[in-house]
Amino acid sequence: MRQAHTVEQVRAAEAALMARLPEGTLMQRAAAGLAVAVSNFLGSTYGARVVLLIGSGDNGGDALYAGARLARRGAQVTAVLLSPKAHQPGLAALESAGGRVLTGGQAHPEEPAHADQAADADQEADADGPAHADEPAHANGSAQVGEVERVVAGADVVVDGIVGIGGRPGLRPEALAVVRLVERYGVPVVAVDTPSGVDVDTGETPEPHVRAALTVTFGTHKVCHLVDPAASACGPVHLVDIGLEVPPAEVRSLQAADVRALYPVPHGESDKYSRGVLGLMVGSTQYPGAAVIATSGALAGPVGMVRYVGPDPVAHAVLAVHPEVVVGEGRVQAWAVGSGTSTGSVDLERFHRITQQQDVPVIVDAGAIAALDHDRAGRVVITPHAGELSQLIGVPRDVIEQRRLHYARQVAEDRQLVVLLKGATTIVAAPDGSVLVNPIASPWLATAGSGDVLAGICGSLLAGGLPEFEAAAVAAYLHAAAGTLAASAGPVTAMSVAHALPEATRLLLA
Ligand SMILES: NC(=O)C1=CN([C@@H]2O[C@H](COP(=O)(O)OP(=O)(O)OC[C@H]3O[C@@H](n4cnc5c(N)ncnc54)[C@H](O)[C@@H]3O)[C@@H](O)[C@H]2O)[C@@H](O)CC1
Ligand SMILES: [K+]
Repeated sequence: MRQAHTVEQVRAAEAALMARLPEGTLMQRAAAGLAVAVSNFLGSTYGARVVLLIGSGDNGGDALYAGARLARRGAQVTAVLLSPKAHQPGLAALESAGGRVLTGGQAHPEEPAHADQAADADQEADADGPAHADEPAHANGSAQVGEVERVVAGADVVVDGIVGIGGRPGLRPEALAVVRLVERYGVPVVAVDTPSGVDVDTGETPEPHVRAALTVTFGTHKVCHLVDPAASACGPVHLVDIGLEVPPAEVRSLQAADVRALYPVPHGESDKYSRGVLGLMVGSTQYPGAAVIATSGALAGPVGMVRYVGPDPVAHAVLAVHPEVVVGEGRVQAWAVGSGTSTGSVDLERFHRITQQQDVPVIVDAGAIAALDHDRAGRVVITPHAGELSQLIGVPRDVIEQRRLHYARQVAEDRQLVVLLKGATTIVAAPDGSVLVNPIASPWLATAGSGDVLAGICGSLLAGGLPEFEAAAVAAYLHAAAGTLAASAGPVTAMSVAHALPEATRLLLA
């Protein structure tokens, strides 16, 4: 299980560990891991041109010490100071290893992006004065702007040590100016702990931020590493063990071993009923294919039998492809409803009867999501994309896209159901605040009918006995794994994703 902790949890764990270790030990561990990761990223360290972007705190300290290690291994390291204050021992270490130091940023500190950051900058300047004010090479910032651009333009890698877990969203103007230069010259960025400017605890990116090719983090993952849109700004995330002991996290991500442990594998005594029967009320005369696709997804899961209920022409289409399906209502262990329907084409009478059965879990997709009674308590998973969630709660889609974790959690808690919010990273939120994020979706999965496969496999896992939260998360995982497998052969269709599910499952369970 991958765990993503909050800043508060990380700070508490760090404080407990630091109390037992000599001062500076954790930063040295972090810097050593960072230097190795940057080295590996570069391929060859000797002669490599490394630019460090340095903010006022320990995040910059990590970058400076790592820079010193790289300089000792032959890299040409230049630190660009973006704050009047910088980690002094780190700076000294870099300089004694032969690194250069420049003062960066075109914007003047009197033009802050946020009033509170301006206050912060002033306080820092008041408290500590400009770093190395006695040395002209560090003090005369504006004279060095051209040099900063030259160094950035020629860099092999930029190490983002502007802010880490102490940062607020956004970049100050002087940092933003250099980050824009880095983007203009297309230099890859290795972010220290977090890409600076993202909201670490929510994964939101309301302000400009760094986009990294690799993020090197310490002790544990942070929420921004798993939750979009920030997760997409991290690149791959490399975790350096610094010995932190962390409590259980609320935001987590299933790994292959977790999915393997959860998957309801049939045993010797199983028959089609004990493996679970899934009722599918999906598809419509407008979208009959959705019923065929959802059935394919369901049959590729652990379920022993599928019952289909819906319009006759759709039932015939399902039977033509899946003769093993039984048409008509009967006893089931779970329902999947709504895929391939618009709000107007849902059989509301049957839908409400189904969702009133408190003991049978239901996955509610597409057009049926809006038809869900607000006060229906019970075992429900809804599987909206941001647009469908927007319709349900009346919040604009782009606002939901920006605050995916927040809205998934809020709806799960308000309505006491499990929310599977689809997207490049899928968020599964439980009413108690627990979240499982699935970060490995292939962009190929953004194809018509893909959601129908997901509903089918999710229903199948529910009928197979997994609780709603786990069923939704395992479904998202397998769906993404099948999508990746199918896409290895090129563009995918929803049916090819469904057809790849048994192989993806076999590989996982092997
Ligand atoms: N505490 C520890 O034991 C360890 C911390 N480590 C590093 O220390 C980092 C945390 O260091 P700090 O607590 O000093 O905080 P940061 O270095 O993340 O931030 C420093 C300061 O930047 C200012 N700031 C806030 N938002 C800003 C913004 N948007 N733009 C510019 N400046 C902004 C604030 O004054 C803040 O205190 C971690 O992310 C990690 O890199 C590692 O060395 C591992 C050990
Ligand atoms: K950073």
